[in-house]
Amino acid sequence: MLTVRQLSFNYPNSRPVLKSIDLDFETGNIYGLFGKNGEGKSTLMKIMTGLLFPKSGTSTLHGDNVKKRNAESLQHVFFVPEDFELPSLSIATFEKVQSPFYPKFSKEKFYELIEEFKLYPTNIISKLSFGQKKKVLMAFGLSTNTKVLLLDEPTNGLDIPSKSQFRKVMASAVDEGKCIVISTHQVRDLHSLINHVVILDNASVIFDQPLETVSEGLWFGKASNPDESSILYSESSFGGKTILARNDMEETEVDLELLFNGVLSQPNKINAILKDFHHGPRV
Ligand SMILES: Nc1ncnc2c1ncn2[C@@H]1O[C@H](COP(=O)(O)OP(=O)(O)OP(=O)(O)O)[C@@H](O)[C@H]1O
Repeated sequence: MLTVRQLSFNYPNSRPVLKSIDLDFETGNIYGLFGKNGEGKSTLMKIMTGLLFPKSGTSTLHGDNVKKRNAESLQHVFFVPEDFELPSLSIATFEKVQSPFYPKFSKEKFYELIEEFKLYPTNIISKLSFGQKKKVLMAFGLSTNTKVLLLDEPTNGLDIPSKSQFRKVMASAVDEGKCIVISTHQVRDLHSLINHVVILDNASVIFDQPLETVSEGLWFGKASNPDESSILYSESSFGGKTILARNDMEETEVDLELLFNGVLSQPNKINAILKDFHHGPRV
């Protein structure tokens, strides 16, 4: 559905932010796009939505280069950026003005979400807090029913109850026809929400795997007397949590934060284990 091929980018007079990126985002999945601060997640999302142009390579939606900013294709994409300006309108007026751009927009769903987020149609958007504005934009994005929904650091600015509310709302938004990409450096916020992990580091994709493959190949937890050769990564600061090659061990829940730290520290070791699994990595 969304395909990125040999994509490279740098801001004027700066180091490369993205180098030869190849990625495929398919419907029916929620992707976590992870990376430390400044690793190019927002830049990649902006290129995938036609807001920035790559220096080389392509980003296509259903085979159509997004760089052309073809309205027919862009009506299938909604992007909730990390920072944004919203007009000084009531929520209801905002909905009336913006929704005609999205043919599958559901007014009913929008107002359901607005209510769930404890907002009111008469609220003037410019008078809301940053977290509340973000909720308006997320509610709108989810109601557009676009095939592709990209959310950049959606949990930034949300309080703890709102983060769980966000997970609940997102989980109910998943359907086979949708492709959702969520970028964050706060990896644990996406716990039990995503089913595919992409990690960017040093301007490259260093990890690109379905969680199914991760749980088939890796074991997460505190192991008592593990075989040294099966230890892929361990960290003392998390009470000695370890990533092991799973082999015949019981399946464990994927610890996203441990996976992220492990991949940043030992990308080759971890990718080497997973490459033998059926779903097959591209890295
Ligand atoms: N408009 C800009 N002009 C010049 N450099 C920029 C611009 N926007 C971003 N950068 C630089 O590009 C790099 C990637 O930034 P980007 O915002 O894509 O990272 P990110 O992974 O989304 O970071 P974060 O997790 O902090 O949101 C950073 O080094 C940043 O300083």
